[in-house]
Amino acid sequence: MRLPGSKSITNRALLCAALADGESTLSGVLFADDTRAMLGAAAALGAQVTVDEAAATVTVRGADPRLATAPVSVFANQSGTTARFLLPALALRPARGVLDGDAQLRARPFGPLVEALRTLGARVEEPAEAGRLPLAVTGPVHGGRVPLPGHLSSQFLSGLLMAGPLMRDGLAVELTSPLVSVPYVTMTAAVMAAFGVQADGLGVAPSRYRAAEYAIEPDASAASYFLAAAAITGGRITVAGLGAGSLQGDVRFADVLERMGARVSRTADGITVTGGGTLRGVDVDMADISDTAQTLAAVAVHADGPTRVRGIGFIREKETDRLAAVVTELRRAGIDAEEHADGFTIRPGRPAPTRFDTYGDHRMAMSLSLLSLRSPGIEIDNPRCVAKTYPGFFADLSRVTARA
Ligand SMILES: O=C(O)C1=C[C@@H](OP(=O)(O)O)[C@@H](O)[C@H](O)C1
Ligand SMILES: C=C(OP(=O)(O)O)C(=O)O
Repeated sequence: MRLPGSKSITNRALLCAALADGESTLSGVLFADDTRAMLGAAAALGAQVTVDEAAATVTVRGADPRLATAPVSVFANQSGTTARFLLPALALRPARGVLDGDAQLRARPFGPLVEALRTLGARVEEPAEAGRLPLAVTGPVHGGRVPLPGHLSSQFLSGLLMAGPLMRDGLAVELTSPLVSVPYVTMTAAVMAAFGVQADGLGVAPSRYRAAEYAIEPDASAASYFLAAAAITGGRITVAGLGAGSLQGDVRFADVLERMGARVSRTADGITVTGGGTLRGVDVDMADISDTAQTLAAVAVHADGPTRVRGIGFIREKETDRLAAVVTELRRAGIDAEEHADGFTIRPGRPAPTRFDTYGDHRMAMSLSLLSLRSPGIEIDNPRCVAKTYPGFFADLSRVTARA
């Protein structure tokens, strides 16, 4: 199968194109709540955006935010990437920009970004709670050196880096704690390079983005559900468009399935997973690929021994506390699951018929639905929350599994 475009790459490419000189064309664009939020943000930055959803393309004529004069207001809905990438871009504008989101995003942390933007010269108002949305930012930031913690989210660093070339003094970030989700920062530098700006993972010199024709890869985090489905059912699936050169760290979820005993083959264009035989439990650090931790929890239920996941304490600050959520829900189905400060342990078992709560988290819905492939009576409450990144998920899952 070919999955919809990567959320993470779509939202980076939309922002770089919105800040670029000239007209860019993006293909393979994801259309989901998170990328619609970024489409709105690009327009608020002054870009002219033309959408062809049927063709999965967007053309963007960029604008220089440093020339802005009018106040703007942006609603990021539930999208962490939109909000964390946009705030530094709003801080390039010598006018006031207000950023808000829905209740789920209002509960997520922004403090490190607020502090960093103040250090870089912006005025940031926190009308509600310190370090939470809504926030109002007035620039322009001058740039320069800035300390930043890395242990909560890599999105703060990615957002600062993307705005960095338009800062007078460029940007040099000094991490004050170890960085999580590292492959996403590598991805940021790669997308910036495609739009003509060279950045390393911590800094960038003053320069301008150039318009580009840019093809977006399919979403590797979304692919994890289908690769897992093959492992769980003993079936086989090929996900196209995710070859060895993928910009997405989450393609490495296939390595974890391989360690568990699934057969994995990789070509220049895709990944094939063939299940069958016994799945072994694993002990794995997922700090680089944490969006696939809940997927792994669903696979772990079907293994022959315990699975221990480490390194992901920070996923308590995502759409919900994902460690508590996945452990609570699996226990409700009678599975032996244990929460740790930095992850969880899942012991194999037979899930009882259960209506799962998703806590409004798209990845809870998509991951727990995999249990239905081997067990009857699995129901997902509020399934529409998948629209955050993958509106067609349930249709695609039933299409693929019906073929088996
Ligand atoms: O930069 C990105 O595109 C993302 C980074 C990760 O977040 P954190 O850096 O907060 O872990 C990931 O969970 C999110 O889905 C997308
Ligand atoms: C954490 C996620 O999204 P974001 O941080 O971009 O809202 C996700 O998609 O799992």
